[in-house]
Amino acid sequence: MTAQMKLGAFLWATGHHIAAWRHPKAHVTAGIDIGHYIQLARTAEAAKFDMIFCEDAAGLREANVGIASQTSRSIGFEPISLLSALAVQTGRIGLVSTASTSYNEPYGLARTFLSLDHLSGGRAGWNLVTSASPIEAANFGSTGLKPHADRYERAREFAEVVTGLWHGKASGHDGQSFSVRDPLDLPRSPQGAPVMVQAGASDVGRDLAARTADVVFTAAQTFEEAKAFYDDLKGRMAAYGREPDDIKIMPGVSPVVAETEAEAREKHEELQVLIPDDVGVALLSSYLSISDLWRYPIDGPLPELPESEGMKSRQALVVEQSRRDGLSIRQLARHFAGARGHWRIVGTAAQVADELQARFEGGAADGFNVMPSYFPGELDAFATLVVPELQRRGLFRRDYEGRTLRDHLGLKRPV
Ligand SMILES: Cc1cc2nc3c(=O)[nH]c(=O)nc-3n(C[C@H](O)[C@H](O)[C@H](O)COP(=O)(O)O)c2cc1C
Repeated sequence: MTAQMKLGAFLWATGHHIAAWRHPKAHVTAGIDIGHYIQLARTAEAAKFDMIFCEDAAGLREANVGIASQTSRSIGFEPISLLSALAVQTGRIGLVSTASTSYNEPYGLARTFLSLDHLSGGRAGWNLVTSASPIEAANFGSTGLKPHADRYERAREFAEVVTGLWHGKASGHDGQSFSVRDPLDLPRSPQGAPVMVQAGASDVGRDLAARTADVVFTAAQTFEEAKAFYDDLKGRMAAYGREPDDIKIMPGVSPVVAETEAEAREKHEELQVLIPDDVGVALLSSYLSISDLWRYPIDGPLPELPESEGMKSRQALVVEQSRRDGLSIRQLARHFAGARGHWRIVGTAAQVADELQARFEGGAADGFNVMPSYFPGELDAFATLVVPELQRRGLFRRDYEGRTLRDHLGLKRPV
């Protein structure tokens, strides 16, 4: 049998395009409409996606981006509560939520995810993030973001404690940042342990993933970037006694798909013209960790920047693209605002499938985290146009092979 790719459905309120909330078909209060999420979850499950994926930040997203976009984009359910509701509305699809190691304690987090895992019959996953926004820090009694290295050191110990608890370790943990005496008040997970996802791409982020992750979510614009990341990460695993196949690398992709290429281009342009320049520049500033980008001429090049203490990997991606394509601030802002730094494909189902197939078979991805531009329209388009095309090519399942998220992803059950 041909190897098959893994697919995540990354859900987010009105959609992943920064101007999705301004689209004529937008459902502006989608973020707090459980009916909306149930519909999306059912669409993704009917299309046999491996998992639903939710991002998170304990604070307002992109605070400078303008109040209107904040309210429609960042007001929404806390994701683990949302996934608990979706667990009883679905039967097979995996349920992955982001949660931060900087603003939680391992005992509580291990317990919450193991609980979601039990109530969904072994379908839960935790996307470990270290958080990179000073806005969240201010909500947790801190005046600023802790240094990148410190956040990752805490994350390493945090992950160790959580996996220890999931594996039923009874002995206490007394470490640098955490002290935990008892095991959890829950039995072992139906899938051995919830799935560990990781989304940090700096050197130390990749090491943490190589050591602990089952799935890695990442952002790459070009085939070469995706391939380099893939080879580097898989190459780091042997040092931790792991096989390359023990991690599934799933870059984000934001397709705009239609019956004809012209129609897809039209749909894409319809969204692009809705991005106000100040919103695009504010989002770009947050990726670059620079507060005064607006001072520079918008049609000029990026200024020289100090290295970020926030998202090092996203800053590098933007700088690399600006050098490679000689883009102005306005062009970069529009480019990155569209898919929030992720890969975009605009075209027919066959064209989208060609691109995904090339990265999958070229050894640059084990699957993709699909980030529809707006909901429900673009998830529906992917499910009805692209998924059948991938199935015809033997590149994606026609039905679930097992019951747990580990089964779907083809991951070993931890002993
Ligand atoms: C693809 C991707 C997705 C991420 N998703 C989130 C998220 O949902 N919430 C969050 O707080 N941080 C998120 N992060 C931030 C990371 O956890 C991390 O704090 C940040 O990327 C800095 O680490 P790095 O330099 O290793 O990438 C994400 C990072 C990447 C690369």
